[in-house]
Amino acid sequence: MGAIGGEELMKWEKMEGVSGREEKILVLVRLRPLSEKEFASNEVADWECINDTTILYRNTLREGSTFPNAYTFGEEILLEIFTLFTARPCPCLHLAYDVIYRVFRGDYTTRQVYDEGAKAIALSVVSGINSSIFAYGQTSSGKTYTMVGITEYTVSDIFDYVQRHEERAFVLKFSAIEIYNEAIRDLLSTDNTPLRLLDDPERGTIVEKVTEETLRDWSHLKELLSMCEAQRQIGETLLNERSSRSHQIIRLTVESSAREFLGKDNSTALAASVNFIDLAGSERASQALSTGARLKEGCHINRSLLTLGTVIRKLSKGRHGHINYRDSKLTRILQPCLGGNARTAIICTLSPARSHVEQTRNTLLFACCAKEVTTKAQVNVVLSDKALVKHLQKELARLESELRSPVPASSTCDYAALLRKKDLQIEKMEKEIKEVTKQRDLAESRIQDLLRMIGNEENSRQASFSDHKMQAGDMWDDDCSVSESSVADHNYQNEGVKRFNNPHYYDGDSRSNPEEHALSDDTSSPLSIGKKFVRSHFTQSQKEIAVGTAEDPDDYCKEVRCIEMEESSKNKNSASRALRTDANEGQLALNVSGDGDLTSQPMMLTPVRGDRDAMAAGTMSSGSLKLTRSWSCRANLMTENAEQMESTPPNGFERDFPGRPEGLQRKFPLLTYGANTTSLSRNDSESSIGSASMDELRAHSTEASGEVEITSIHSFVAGLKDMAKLDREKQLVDGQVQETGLMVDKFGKDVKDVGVDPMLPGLETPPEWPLEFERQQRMILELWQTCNVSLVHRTYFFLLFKGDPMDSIYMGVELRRLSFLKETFSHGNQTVENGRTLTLASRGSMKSLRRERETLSKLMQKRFAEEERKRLFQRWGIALTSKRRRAQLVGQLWSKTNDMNHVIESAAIVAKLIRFVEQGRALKEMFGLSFTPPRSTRRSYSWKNSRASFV
Ligand SMILES: Nc1ncnc2c1ncn2[C@@H]1O[C@H](COP(=O)(O)OP(=O)(O)OP(=O)(O)O)[C@@H](O)[C@H]1O
Repeated sequence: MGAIGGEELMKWEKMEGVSGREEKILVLVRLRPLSEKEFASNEVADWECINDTTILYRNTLREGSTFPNAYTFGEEILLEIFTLFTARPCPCLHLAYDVIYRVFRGDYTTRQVYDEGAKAIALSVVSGINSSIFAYGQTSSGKTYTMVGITEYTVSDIFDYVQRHEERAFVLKFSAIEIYNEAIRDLLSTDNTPLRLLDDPERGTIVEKVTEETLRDWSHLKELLSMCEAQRQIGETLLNERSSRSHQIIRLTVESSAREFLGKDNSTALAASVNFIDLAGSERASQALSTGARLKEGCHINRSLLTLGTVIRKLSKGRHGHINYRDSKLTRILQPCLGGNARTAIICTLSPARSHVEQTRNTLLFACCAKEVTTKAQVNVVLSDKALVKHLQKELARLESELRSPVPASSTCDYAALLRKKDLQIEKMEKEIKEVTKQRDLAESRIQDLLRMIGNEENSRQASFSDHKMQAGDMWDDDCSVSESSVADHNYQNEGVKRFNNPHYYDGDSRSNPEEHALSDDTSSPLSIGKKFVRSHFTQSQKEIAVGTAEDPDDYCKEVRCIEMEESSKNKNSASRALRTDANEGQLALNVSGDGDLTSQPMMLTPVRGDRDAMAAGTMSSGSLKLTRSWSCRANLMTENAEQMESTPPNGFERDFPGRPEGLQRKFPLLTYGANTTSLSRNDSESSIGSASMDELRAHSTEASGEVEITSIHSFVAGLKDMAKLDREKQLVDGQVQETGLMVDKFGKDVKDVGVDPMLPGLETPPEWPLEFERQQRMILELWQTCNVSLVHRTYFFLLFKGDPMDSIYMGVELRRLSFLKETFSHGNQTVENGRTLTLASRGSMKSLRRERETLSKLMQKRFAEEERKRLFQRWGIALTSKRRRAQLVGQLWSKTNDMNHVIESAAIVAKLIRFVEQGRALKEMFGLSFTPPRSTRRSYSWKNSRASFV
């Protein structure tokens, strides 16, 4: 097993014998001997195993029964089940082909049951394949007796395996739960509080906060097993003195990676779990003579076993229609073992006693159905980002070179076949790339939602912003973009692990100390880093829930899944992609077709860092995959509407500029975005700006159709860039700047095209920039107010420019144009626009601002829930009884230029109203832009505090 990164992965992929292929559940039947108690009550043993595959019912008194009397398991021929005397075939059992089943007599030991049956399945776990061993049968038939042995033999063999494979570092984690009366309890904890089930989009159904212990050695295992035994619900019934009253699931997770590559970028790990499931036994109340608590337990047990039986029966007929996994906690948790990514063995235990014949038949019927159920186990490989990228690149390069190599003319057929094969392989590669992207998107989406939960919680608890330094971009509640790239990338890059095919049934709240790990010299779990992030966020959100939110995490997780499914389906570009690789650059390039605007533009699959500073500094980490569109495409799109003019100069970029030289009388574009607005439908559900749709970014004016208009971020950025470009031209003419070498602005365009702030020549960022930025920001805030600049413009600008060194370009331009405006107007000068005279107080600009406020006021009704609005009104000192409350609030926005808290909060409110985040996300998805604020360059802005209660 000790191989390396990509090669190792390929080797595992080739393990087709066990991986990714459907295989039937292995069903074993174990008949126990009559118990002493049964002997004492003169019970007769009616069942007999006549060979290793057939069990026979020998009760001649039942002659003529319509039930089958012989049950054969495991012959590689079509089985014909017949009653002993009537030789009547049993149709329900006709399909038992090609499977290896065993029937174990009463004198067989558990060791034999393990060695000859369960072992092969259970030990798959060390190869990264999930496995499960069940014991199913009526009460007192020997399930616990069997599973105790199976569990110990398996773990013992795993220990042995670990010892024999010193080249790999192993980590074994142990956890145990029981489902008692439909409540889940942690068997390693004395806390009886029921645990909750969560539907995790990545890992499937998980048990919240379950304890996970890193297994040290044999005595530790025994200790944990006795703890489980002591904690498990046991009760005395007539049929069993120590009857298990709950379903027990013991889970051992095995993670391993080659020591040679531990901690390296190209490391890979295997991670899988083996589940030992000791079900509670079905029982007849009449037989068990149970009353009271026992009766209640029996009802729960029977009900959940009935659901299990139904699920198995449906699965045995093929996976058609709805499978009712969700009808019981047991089937929810066991879903992956029943038809999912796991190898499964079910040991059906039987009592030979005549009095239990019906139950025994039911168990055999269950066994017959179960052996038709197929699962599809896969090797669960966890790759570091780098290993994954390398592997994909290598594979692509290989495919390309194969395609390029000349094919002899004589073998046209071979060539066609080869092409088909290669096409398939390319398709596979594309799927993998999509999968990687999807995983990133899922992580981002989940993090956003988690932060939203946290944000909501904080909003309700915090009364004020305590740190005005935080930028509003960090603080909106339900769309918290701060997480979008920085946090998610942190997950994928710094922590550097990706998961594949690795559903975990429950989430370990690990108490394990890695240093205690006696099985590995290397104390770090191959997976611990990857899990840590997600877990810590879940834990945090859970804590938040515990503090007081009424939100149900079940619903929450469902919601996440919905969002993600919706988003991923929306975001999937159906365009076909031809892949090419640039091995030198370490980049994958995709030509996207099918989108009219983007057809000829290369889309680069490049390693990027979520950190904007790193991007600005040009330091690209190879830590994660991220689709970014090359700027050549972006530039076209950005500038296509850049020159649209409007008549409200103060709200946008004014059209003239001081000292414009002859020959450069081109007007500055305005940011009024007439024909290039984002349409915000009155029906919120219609305006899903979050998807990367060109149409949405280019939505036309819809005022006529009763919809409101808001400047799109697309228009804003386009106008901004054009403005900067003209500013640059002007400065060049004025001789204020000299042509410099290549420099890239924050939107990725060469500086020659966009202009350089004279304060920031060349690529150097002065060390005093943070201070300078704040000074300029204050001035701009003042000037916006003085010049009646659009609130939407202020919001976009404020949220986009937060102190990044590259912001200096735009800060400078904005400052110059506003200063010019103010100066012009304050000297009583006027600027003439389309025959209209504009002044600072001109009706044009005021009217425009008023209209904008009206629009925003209307949007308040839509974007904020009633409760949120109430909180806002109170916070902004507006009486809940006063009229036109929304207008009053919007009227106050951006009015206190000296109060940074006020500014931040204003920006956050407007951002929510205009759906800044969704627009940003759409733009980002198209162009690879990041609108998240830098995390570390600015002086400690406490974003958490600032996320406070604006809703
Ligand atoms: N194969 C076997 N050989 C000898 N004794 C057995 C065997 N299987 C079970 N027994 C004995 O039968 C009794 C009942 O077994 P066990 O408790 O394992 O049943 P169970 O199916 O788990 O019952 P429940 O569902 O009520 O918990 C125990 O005393 C056990 O020792």
